[in-house]
Amino acid sequence: MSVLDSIIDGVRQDVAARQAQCELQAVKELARRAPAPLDAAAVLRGQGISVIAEVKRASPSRGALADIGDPAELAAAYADGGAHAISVLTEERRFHGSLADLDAVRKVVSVPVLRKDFIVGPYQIHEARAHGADIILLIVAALDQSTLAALLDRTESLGMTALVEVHTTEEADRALAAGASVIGVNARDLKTLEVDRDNFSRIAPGLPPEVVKIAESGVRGPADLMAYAGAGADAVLVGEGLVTAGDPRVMVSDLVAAGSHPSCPKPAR
Ligand SMILES: O=C(O)c1ccccc1NCC(=O)[C@H](O)[C@H](O)COP(=O)(O)O
Repeated sequence: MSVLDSIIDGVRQDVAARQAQCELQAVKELARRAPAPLDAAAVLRGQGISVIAEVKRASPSRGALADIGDPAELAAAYADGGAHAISVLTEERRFHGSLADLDAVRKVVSVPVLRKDFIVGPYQIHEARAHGADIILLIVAALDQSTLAALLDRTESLGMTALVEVHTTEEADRALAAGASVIGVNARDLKTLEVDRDNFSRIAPGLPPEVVKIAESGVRGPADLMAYAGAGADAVLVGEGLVTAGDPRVMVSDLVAAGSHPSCPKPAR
């Protein structure tokens, strides 16, 4: 079984357990009562290269990454450093995240928040909204085409933004066919877990200019951000580099400064 399949197997079991505790109608009601979502696409498309800073405790490729302690403190440091959005990994088994982490982060930051998980059905989307997320991740490799399109519609019907993640040009075509307007190209191969930053420059130039393009994975410093910017990124998503940095606030601030420097290329629309 592939890493992705085994993660999704666990996610399905965890979702079923949560749904047995709190049924869909109740989660929908909580989502309806949550404060309105922020327009994350507008933020990410803004001036300069946006930085999405990730709260990432562990990963299948690296095991435990950092003793994050209180995720609210880390997210506050990211926001203080100028992060344009915060990503919170909520998958429990392999990334050691939780919805409690999402709650803690949502309470302390006013920028858009991404629920980063392996979304397989509408329940998790309403759950994300109920917990204050503005963005959710939809991984093309994990979804058949009709489910992808249906989950994208569901996300947008709640006023949220779907970050649709692709790894190949074929997946990018599927994302566009489903109606994605924010596409993330992940440099991490989900089969080998190897990171190849050139994946972005192979795929992103083929995307329409109006699509918001996010380079995911492999940013270890400003030079990586600049390289992604040169290949057409509107934003970068950074996890491991930040949680293992001596001072995450300073590293975010260095990335934001590099991404807003006049010499930093930004896709023309
Ligand atoms: O990080 C992993 O090992 C991983 C394995 C399998 C599926 C997804 C995985 N990561 C999720 C991500 O996409 C990253 O957390 C995100 O792009 C940040 O990457 P990085 O800056 O390289 O930590």
